[in-house]
Amino acid sequence: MVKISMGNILEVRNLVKHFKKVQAVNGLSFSIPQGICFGLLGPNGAGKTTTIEMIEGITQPTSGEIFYKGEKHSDKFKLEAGIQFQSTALMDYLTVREVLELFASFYPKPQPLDKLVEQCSLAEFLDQPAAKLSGGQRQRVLLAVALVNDPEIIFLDEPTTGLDPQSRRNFWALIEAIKQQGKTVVLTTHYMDEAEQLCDQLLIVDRGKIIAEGTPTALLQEHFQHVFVCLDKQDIGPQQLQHLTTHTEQLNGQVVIKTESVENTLQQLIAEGISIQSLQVRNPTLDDLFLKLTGHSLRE
Ligand SMILES: Nc1ncnc2c1ncn2[C@@H]1O[C@H](COP(=O)(O)OP(=O)(O)OP(=O)(O)O)[C@@H](O)[C@H]1O
Repeated sequence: MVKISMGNILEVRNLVKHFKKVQAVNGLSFSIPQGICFGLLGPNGAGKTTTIEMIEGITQPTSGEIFYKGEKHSDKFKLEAGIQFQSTALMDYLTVREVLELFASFYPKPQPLDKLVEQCSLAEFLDQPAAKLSGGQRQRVLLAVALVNDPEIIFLDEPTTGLDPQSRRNFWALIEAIKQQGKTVVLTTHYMDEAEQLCDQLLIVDRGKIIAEGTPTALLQEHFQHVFVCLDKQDIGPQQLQHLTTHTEQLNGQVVIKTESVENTLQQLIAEGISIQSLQVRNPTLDDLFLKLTGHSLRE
């Protein structure tokens, strides 16, 4: 008998998926507490989608176990989970209202249409052909489809990829509202600002294995004791750069100085006669963490 912690809605044990030549997922174990936004992050090909699809029951694991509310192969899961798909072919033929009515007909207790329309801000294009929508509108419809059964746990696989900044922020507000209702959200994303904004806990994977896990704040504290002091490259001559005792690197036209003491660095810069006109000080972000852990940026 496997012991499952009470507060976890989902537990994954030693999950493995091998395709013919590829070991996509290599023994992942993690748990997701009820009511949080859980972020699954990793570079391209890390195994995120494969992991999510095994949990959703779309892909059969090679080995490992998945427990939903403590039960394996739970019948409840199908009724209580909402999945936001990347697209649905039905959208090519139906209006938004028809898409929602069709999906609602699959469940015994669907949410009322008005509630979905309000929740996902669909009123202005409810009777339009779904094929004619903008990217942001389309994502809202796909979110509404995922919410049709009033799910307890909702899976969003890169929901804002390709959206403009304003649509992304609007979408974040919808996800925040879903979290407020106490629902558990499982999110994969390529955007670190999105993870920082929405996720309570992160699991970072690479080559099918966990490379870090924790809250965004704890992960940043664990991996960074320094801040970054940034200057325009043209403000520092090569000689002056050599004289600096702190660790420096050059990135996107900037000299980036890693330091545990901004004060000492400032004193050094001034002593070297370096102009601090362009100086910026910034804290490490999840992007920096990702670069440190995987050797490449998430957006590469
Ligand atoms: N059906 C399949 N057949 C063979 N290999 C597959 C299949 N699906 C995924 N893979 C491989 O498994 C690995 C993990 O893929 P997966 O799509 O899970 O990664 P991901 O982290 O979601 O990547 P991305 O961020 O690019 O979506 C990749 O090497 C991929 O090529």
